[in-house]
Amino acid sequence: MSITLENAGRRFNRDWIFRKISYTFQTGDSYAILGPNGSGKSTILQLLNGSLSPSEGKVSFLSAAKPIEAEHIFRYLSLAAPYLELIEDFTLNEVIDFHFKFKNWLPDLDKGKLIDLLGMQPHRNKLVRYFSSGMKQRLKLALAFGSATPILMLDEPTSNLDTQGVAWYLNLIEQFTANRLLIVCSNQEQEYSFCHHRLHITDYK
Ligand SMILES: Nc1ncnc2c1ncn2[C@@H]1O[C@H](COP(=O)(O)OP(=O)(O)OP(=O)(O)O)[C@@H](O)[C@H]1O
Repeated sequence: MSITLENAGRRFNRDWIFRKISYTFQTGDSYAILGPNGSGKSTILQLLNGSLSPSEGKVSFLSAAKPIEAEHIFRYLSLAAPYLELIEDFTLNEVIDFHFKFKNWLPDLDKGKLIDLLGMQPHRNKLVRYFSSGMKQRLKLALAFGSATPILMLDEPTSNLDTQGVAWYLNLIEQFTANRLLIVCSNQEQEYSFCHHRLHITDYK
């Protein structure tokens, strides 16, 4: 799979957030999108996941050399982000069952294994509304990593995670990112230091 930006720019009202980005993201590689708060990291991620159109230029998606329409790209990707909400009225069991009605499991993974990976067996029947912020973040990450999609997008992946949680996240990166296209939006070195490529939004202002 690949995602290509050609002279892509986005503005809100009269303000350009970034302009003239030409860049290709390829399967099997890892990319960090970097910049300070408010610089446009989440905005570019929305262009890359088809939920926002560029104001100028082009975003194109290819799977096995075939073009994919922006409105269909969600089928190929998993996203974990602070602005994506979990369904708080569901238990952990129910959240997982619901999520995997829409996504396939990675080979060798199932609900029991995912809950083990989360270390949350005692919380299987607890409502997500009673999870701590760190538990919710772990759950969002586990759902994204555990889904069989060629693209994995992570926006601020270690927000609300403690030191142990960061180590747990880095372990997921090692276990579940081979042969996928990984994009991490961040301004914290610990969560993207392993990425092979870096795109600095401030270069495109
Ligand atoms: N729908 C919108 N309408 C107007 N302005 C917007 C909209 N979405 C984002 N912006 C503006 O675009 C700029 C970039 O926001 P964005 O959320 O992409 O930054 P970010 O780099 O992800 O920030 P952070 O690190 O704080 O999450 C900000 O100035 C923001 O206010």
